[in-house]
Amino acid sequence: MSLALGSVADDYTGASDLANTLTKGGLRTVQTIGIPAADLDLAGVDAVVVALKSRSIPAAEAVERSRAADTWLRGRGAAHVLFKICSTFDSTDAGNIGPVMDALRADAGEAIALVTPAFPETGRTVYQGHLFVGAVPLNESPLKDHPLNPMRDANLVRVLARQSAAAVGLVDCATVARGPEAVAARLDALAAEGMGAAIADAVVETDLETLGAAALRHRVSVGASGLGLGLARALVAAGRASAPDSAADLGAPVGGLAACLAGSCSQATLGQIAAAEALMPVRRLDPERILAGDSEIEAALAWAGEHVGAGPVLIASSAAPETVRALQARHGGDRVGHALEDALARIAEGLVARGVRRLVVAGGETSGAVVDRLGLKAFRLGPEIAAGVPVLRTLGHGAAGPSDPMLLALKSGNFGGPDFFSRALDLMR
Ligand SMILES: Nc1ncnc2c1ncn2[C@@H]1O[C@H](COP(=O)(O)OP(=O)(O)OP(=O)(O)O)[C@@H](O)[C@H]1O
Ligand SMILES: O=C(O)[C@@H](O)C(=O)CO
Repeated sequence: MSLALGSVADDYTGASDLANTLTKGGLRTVQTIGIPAADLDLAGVDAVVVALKSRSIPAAEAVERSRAADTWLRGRGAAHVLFKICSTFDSTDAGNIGPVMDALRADAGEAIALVTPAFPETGRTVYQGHLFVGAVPLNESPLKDHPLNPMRDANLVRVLARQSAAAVGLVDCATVARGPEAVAARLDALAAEGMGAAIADAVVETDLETLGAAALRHRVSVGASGLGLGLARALVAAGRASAPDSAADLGAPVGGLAACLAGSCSQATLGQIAAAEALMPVRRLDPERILAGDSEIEAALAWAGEHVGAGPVLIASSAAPETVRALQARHGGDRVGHALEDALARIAEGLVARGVRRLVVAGGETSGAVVDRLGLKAFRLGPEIAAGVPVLRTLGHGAAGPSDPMLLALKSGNFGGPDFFSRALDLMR
């Protein structure tokens, strides 16, 4: 088996977003949690997305884990590796996009890396190096209030330059409009000027096709699902991957009980929880009680035990920005974040022990904590629930999870419409 494409993703929901896009683009794709075990069957697979939980950890650790995943993918024949980052460029001045990019680029022996978080399908576009979320610049979007990495600067050339050891240039939209040759020439020119990275503009899907074709001439690129789409289409066009008939296949129904967990505090997720309240029992966790001990987890599980036999339930720690800020001011952001992620992961474990086999999780860090706690190792791709969110079916089974298969939906905080939870559950049979 030789992979047409490899990807190192900096969180689990982002990885499933990319795996979904690659599948839609015609690549038979598997998502793994970390570097897979040697016995994972990858026969006939075009692309592997190795999901890491490296977005919000110390930069040196993110670099080490990303390099190890990259080495594994290269060892399976991947000539090009996409470092999958968030379409809202979630990071801080300490990293981790810049440091990981620098390391992967150096390992690949490349002078420059093309970088674009554009994903027009979900409203992320890049113009003159500035990232827009819908109609507003990144720093005016709800991402300015993100609990872990508030994004307060929309100029990605500047943002990336603060994180990278390399100078950062721009491939502007006029160049992108002239096609892959023009982009490649611009990258060469920037590299000759000593730049180690270039933010590329992209506003519509055809821009991403151009960027994908240009990026494939190099061994490494950095981007969100939009760039993944461009790379997938370029690989299929070049006959280097299967073809667009590789539809997602969910396999036989798994049955079992169903539940939803939310740790994302994004505006989208808050709206989805409010909408779910009309459709299923919803329990809102009390963060103060979680920080104080185990009783809130036990109470949530006892509550779930009373309701989940009759239909899906939703348990959420999510809160509005003012509430989040107040809690963080009292207890420290890291402590609160980790405690709530851990609580939701333990609740997931308890739910699975009570027979839940269909689980929807909202939030990247939250999903990471849940999937790790359940010991799940790899997924194949099912149908798309909303842009960037597929149904996942476990491949093999987890150390702590059940021996029978599970269906999961790992939702990036900002993705999905108001009816996301019910839509997901409708598709997860
Ligand atoms: N009530 C709360 N107060 C403070 N922090 C919270 C609260 N509820 C959840 N959190 C924390 O906020 C963080 C949310 O991050 P998470 O990655 O899960 O969601 P997201 O950032 O919206 O999603 P994504 O990374 O996919 O965009 C987690 O660390 C979570 O534990
Ligand atoms: O790119 C995105 O927006 C998502 O896949 C993600 O990574 C959000 O955490």
